[in-house]
Amino acid sequence: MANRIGRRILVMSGKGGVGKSSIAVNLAVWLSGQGRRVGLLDIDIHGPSVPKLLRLEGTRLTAYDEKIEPVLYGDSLKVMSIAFMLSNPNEAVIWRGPMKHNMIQQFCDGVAWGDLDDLVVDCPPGTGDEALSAVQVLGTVDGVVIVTTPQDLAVVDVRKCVTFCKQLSLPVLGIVENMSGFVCPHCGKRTDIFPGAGGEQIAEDFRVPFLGGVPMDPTVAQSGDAGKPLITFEKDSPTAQAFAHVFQPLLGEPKQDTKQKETSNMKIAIPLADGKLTAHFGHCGQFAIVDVDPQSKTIRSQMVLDPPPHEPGVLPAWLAEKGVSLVIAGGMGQRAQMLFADKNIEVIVGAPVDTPEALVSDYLAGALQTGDNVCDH
Ligand SMILES: Nc1ncnc2c1ncn2[C@@H]1O[C@H](COP(=O)(O)OP(=O)(O)OP(=O)(O)O)[C@@H](O)[C@H]1O
Repeated sequence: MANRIGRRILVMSGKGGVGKSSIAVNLAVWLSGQGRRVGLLDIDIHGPSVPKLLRLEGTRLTAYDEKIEPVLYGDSLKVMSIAFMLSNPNEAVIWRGPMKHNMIQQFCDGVAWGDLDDLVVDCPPGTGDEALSAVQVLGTVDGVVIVTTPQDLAVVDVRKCVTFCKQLSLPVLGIVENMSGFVCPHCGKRTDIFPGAGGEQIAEDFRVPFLGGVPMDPTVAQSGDAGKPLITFEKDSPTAQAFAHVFQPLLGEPKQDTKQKETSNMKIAIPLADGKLTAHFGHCGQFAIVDVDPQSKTIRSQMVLDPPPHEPGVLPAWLAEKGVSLVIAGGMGQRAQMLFADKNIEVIVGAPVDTPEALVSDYLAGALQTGDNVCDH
């Protein structure tokens, strides 16, 4: 029977040890507790912790009709992890890229998931090959949950995750701030351990939703060690409630980036030569900046500006300053696209040579035709 999977939700983090697996496991168990048919896929090849967190270590896999049967946790949660494939759980996985890709492919396509409402994927930390393989193999990703801790240093890692998602057009469902302050088990007083802007500020800066915080709580680690997710293990505790609060928005339709929700005002920039879009973004003489109302799908005004001298990073900063949130371009190099993503400016490449009015009208009508990224050098 072919797998039919409703939503594929990736749980990512910019670096290791921030509680990504704990969030993924509790999310899957919580969704399952809401009556949904859920699968939990652990592709953290170098540190698969899902079996331990659910006390499923040592489970032997079975196969039927050339498909691997997922392991059942409770009545209905279906689980698959690289750890089930290792004869020795202490074994280090030393595989080259293609082997990892094949393994992830096997997990996604070769597992008899059946009908699922949600597949929660616990990714390896970082934005490297494994995460990329997961996205490629899954085909469709309905949303990404990014887990971080509150300190300033984490901003860099979150930026990488958000940039990764934007480059691959993956909707960011939101940021979770784990280990968000320590609540004293004796007096209940909350102490912030990490100085820094915090997940909420980071989410605002990157214009993605903030899902909420989960405090640093020794029972999270204890429940993990006991193989019982906190969300059911101590379901009335403030920390379990914090988990539920974070997960609640993920129950319905995936949240869109807040940037996409800002619909009352939008500025679109188009690199110009002779009054029309130029394919050579890096050498354009002028920019059209078109102010639109996306709700009524109308152009409010348009101006043409001379950009500052072209240096890496200058144009994204200049356009961000002008309030631009979308660039429609012909060709643009990867590096420039990264720099725009850093400024939360979306880029559409491969647009045809045409006037700004025509391009923006097509964009607003959902009819903008794009081809190849013509000068991706
Ligand atoms: N909110 C929390 N309070 C206390 N301990 C926590 C919390 N969240 C996670 N932990 C503990 O931190 C450790 C790392 O958590 P976890 O394995 O979920 O992180 P990870 O980001 O998936 O790590 P990895 O990089 O290994 O994939 C575990 O021992 C876990 O029990």
